[in-house]
Amino acid sequence: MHKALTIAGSDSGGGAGIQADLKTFAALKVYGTSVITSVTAQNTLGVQGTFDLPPEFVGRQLDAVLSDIGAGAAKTGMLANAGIIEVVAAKVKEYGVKNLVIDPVMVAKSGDLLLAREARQALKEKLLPLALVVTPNLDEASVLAGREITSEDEMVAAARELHDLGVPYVLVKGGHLAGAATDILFDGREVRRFTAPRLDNRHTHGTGCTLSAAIAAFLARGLTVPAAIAEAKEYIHTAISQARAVGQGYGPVHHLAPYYSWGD
Ligand SMILES: Nc1ncnc2c1ncn2[C@@H]1O[C@H](COP(=O)(O)OP(=O)(O)OP(=O)(O)O)[C@@H](O)[C@H]1O
Ligand SMILES: Cc1ncc(CO)c(N)n1
Repeated sequence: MHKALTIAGSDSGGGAGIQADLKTFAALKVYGTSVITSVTAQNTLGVQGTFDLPPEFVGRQLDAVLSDIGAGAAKTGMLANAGIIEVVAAKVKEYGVKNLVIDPVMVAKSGDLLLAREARQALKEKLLPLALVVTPNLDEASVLAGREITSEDEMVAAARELHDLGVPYVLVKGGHLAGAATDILFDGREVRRFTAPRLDNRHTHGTGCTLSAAIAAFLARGLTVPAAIAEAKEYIHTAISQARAVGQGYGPVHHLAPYYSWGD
């Protein structure tokens, strides 16, 4: 059986975070486990509150999952603060977690902070070097690169820079640019573009979470990184296009189970 782990925050509205990740894993027929970093009171309109778990208890959840069940791939989402980043980095090393996808979540679409500002450096220095893939959006790429990233050329330059920090595959997501939804992958040698037509609807809450969870699911299934990204891109595009209105704000995407009928 293929297994994937998500280390992320809970979204009570069911559209992003742990809930999006587990729905994605299930749709892609991968057994999902979850380590919760923070509980958010959240809906399609925004984040009404966050309650971060003690880092020690995040560590205990990681021990519980990794000492028994294991994971063929893992992803991180909302990590809340530097204490949680440190314990996640330590446990990833201790258990030799492979195929780690880091979605460097910082701010929700609604503008609410999901990672303390002072923890950004810890994310860059302690966790990024352990990643196989990192998936920043334009804002996160800007923070990590230390300058505004607003065009496809700048996305390529930022991907090269983040690769130099020691991440083998950097995927800079262009979901927030106008025009086609183009994400740029740099693997240290070549630049690849993953493009899909832009969908003009409001069902885009949790798109980043879903994309990184789908990449982890396909890595757990044994695909190469570029193949996993290509499949994940198709999954998120279909999930946005098939979504129906939920709530009054930016609604969730639709998780299609079973998306793949791969027998096992
Ligand atoms: N309107 C859209 N139409 C098609 N694809 C989209 C659209 N918006 C985002 N995407 C795709 O969805 C994926 C997530 O990208 P995005 O840049 O929105 O991430 P994000 O900002 O981290 O998401 P979020 O913070 O809302 O979870 C990317 O592959 C992107 O190209
Ligand atoms: C819990 C959580 N994680 C990630 C995001 C980013 O979409 C969000 N809004 N909420």
